[in-house]
Amino acid sequence: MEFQPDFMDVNVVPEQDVERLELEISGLQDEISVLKSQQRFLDSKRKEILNRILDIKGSIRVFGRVKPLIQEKNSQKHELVFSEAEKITVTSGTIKKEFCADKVFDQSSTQEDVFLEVEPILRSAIDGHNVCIFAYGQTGTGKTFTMEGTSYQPGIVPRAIEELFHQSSLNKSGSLVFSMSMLEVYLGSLRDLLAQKKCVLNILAGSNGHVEIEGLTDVLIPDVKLAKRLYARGKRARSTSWTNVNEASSRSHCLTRITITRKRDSAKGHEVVSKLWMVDLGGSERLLKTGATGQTMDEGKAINLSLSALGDVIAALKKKHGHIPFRNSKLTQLLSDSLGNGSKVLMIVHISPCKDDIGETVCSLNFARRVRAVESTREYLNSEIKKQKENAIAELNQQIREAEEELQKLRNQIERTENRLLEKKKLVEEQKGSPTSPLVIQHIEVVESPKTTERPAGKLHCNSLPHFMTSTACSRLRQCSSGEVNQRMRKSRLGMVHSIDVLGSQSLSYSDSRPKLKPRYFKSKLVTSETDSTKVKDFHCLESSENNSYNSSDLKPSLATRSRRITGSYPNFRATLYQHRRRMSDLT
Ligand SMILES: Nc1ncnc2c1ncn2[C@@H]1O[C@H](COP(=O)(O)OP(=O)(O)OP(=O)(O)O)[C@@H](O)[C@H]1O
Repeated sequence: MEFQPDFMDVNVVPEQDVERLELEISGLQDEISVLKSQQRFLDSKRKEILNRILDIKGSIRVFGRVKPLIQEKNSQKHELVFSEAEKITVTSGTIKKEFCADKVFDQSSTQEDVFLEVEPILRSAIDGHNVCIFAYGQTGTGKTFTMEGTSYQPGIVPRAIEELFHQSSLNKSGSLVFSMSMLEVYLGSLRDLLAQKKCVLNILAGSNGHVEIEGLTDVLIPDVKLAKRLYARGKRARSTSWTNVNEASSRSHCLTRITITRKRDSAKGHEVVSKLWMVDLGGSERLLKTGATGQTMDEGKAINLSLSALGDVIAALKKKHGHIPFRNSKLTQLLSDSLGNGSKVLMIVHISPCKDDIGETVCSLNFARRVRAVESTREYLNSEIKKQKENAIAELNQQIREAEEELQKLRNQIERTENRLLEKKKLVEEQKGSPTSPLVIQHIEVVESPKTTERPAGKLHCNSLPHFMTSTACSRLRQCSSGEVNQRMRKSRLGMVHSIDVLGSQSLSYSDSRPKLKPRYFKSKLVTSETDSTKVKDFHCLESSENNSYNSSDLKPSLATRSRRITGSYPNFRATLYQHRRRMSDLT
């Protein structure tokens, strides 16, 4: 029977097959570009619907959150505040006051409940709108709890970071880039919370209303881990102090900014940049109650002044006044491009249910009413309008769900097609003889690494072989005598020029020896022996001794495996590999 080593079954495809593959590649590329334009269309439709939902809900919304009665001795106290889905009622003696909010989180609500309502606004930030989320309220009512949370009950900021990266991972084209800054407004001046050294920050406003903060540290955040580490660093740098009301009271407004850059059309290089501000405001407080004196009193005054300026700005925006008093405080100057003009604002007003805090609670709810800029009771009573709004939102939500499902299907289809494209490209590369496949590279290392044993680790030196791998006069003679076998091989492999060149000079003794050259062993030995020539000697001795224990019929399956792995159509490499192997057989 004619001897035909399995490693001759190389996957070399005739030229017309390469052409066919290239045609398929161009077809797949066209398919991907059609799918991507469908994706863009659906995505803009989804954005439009989301924007309509947020417009119906209101681009400035006010939520209420009632702090649970923790460690309160008198459980009667909380009866003063009664909360419903969209209404908070405060009763004190004969006085009864009602306040309406867009949503009320009662004492039993969790961080998840809060985030669920915040999430759509984050999508809006990814879509290119500037977004501000504020936590407002009296000292100790849970603003920091809502924004930061704890490690077991993370708040809005850590959840938002995760959500942004989650959304980015869905968008496999990697067109979303995030960066993070943190600063505080303390006693009317700005302080960079991520800077190593103290530095001066200036607010610069462009003619288009765009705000830049000169000197502010802005760190690119490639992943959730780094973003959370930075956030933790910023939190530690924040100014806090002890007050009568809160052991670690925040004495400033803490602002976390995530800048989202989205490549709208990578071909044209258009970018959409939006800002997501998450602001833990300083506590609104009556200075007497907090026992503030000196510095703490100044801090309290500064906080109250800027809170009042913020209330004025939001109320003016809500009422669509011509003049918006942004310049009245540093806080409002900073946020001037993120409060009006298509921006989305969410204010979470925190209140305490305790009797002792009734004065602050009423003040906070008055603030909420002012920024909502609507006659709460009247709106609440108009259930007809409310119902219409709810129906419209439910319908739009359904449309969003459908668009998102479609988008997911498209994403999967794009991914599948891109994988197919990659496979075809790889095939073409292999057929054309490009040494880019990892397998081929691995073998190049294997063959050449003996040379590296004399050199510093980590360096590969091509085109030179160690002495023991070069042919001897005796082996060259033997090579000639094996000409007959080579001839038969040549006939059986017409058209596969490189393979035949290699195989043509194989001797039978070589092919017997090959199966034991297990790639795994082969590689590990040589990789670990880069600087140790004795190990290389071990290596080829082992090869030689193992050769003796096999006959050619045992070897076929592994030969096939081996041959498939070396058909990387890289002729020089194959010739080199051949020389090396033949020398191995010479040693037996
Ligand atoms: N909803 C809540 N569930 C559980 N614990 C809460 C909640 N709200 C607040 N707390 C707890 O109450 C305490 C005070 O809350 P926090 O520090 O968040 O108040 P604050 O409004 O940020 O105060 P300040 O303005 O002084 O910084 C914290 O120990 C916090 O964990």
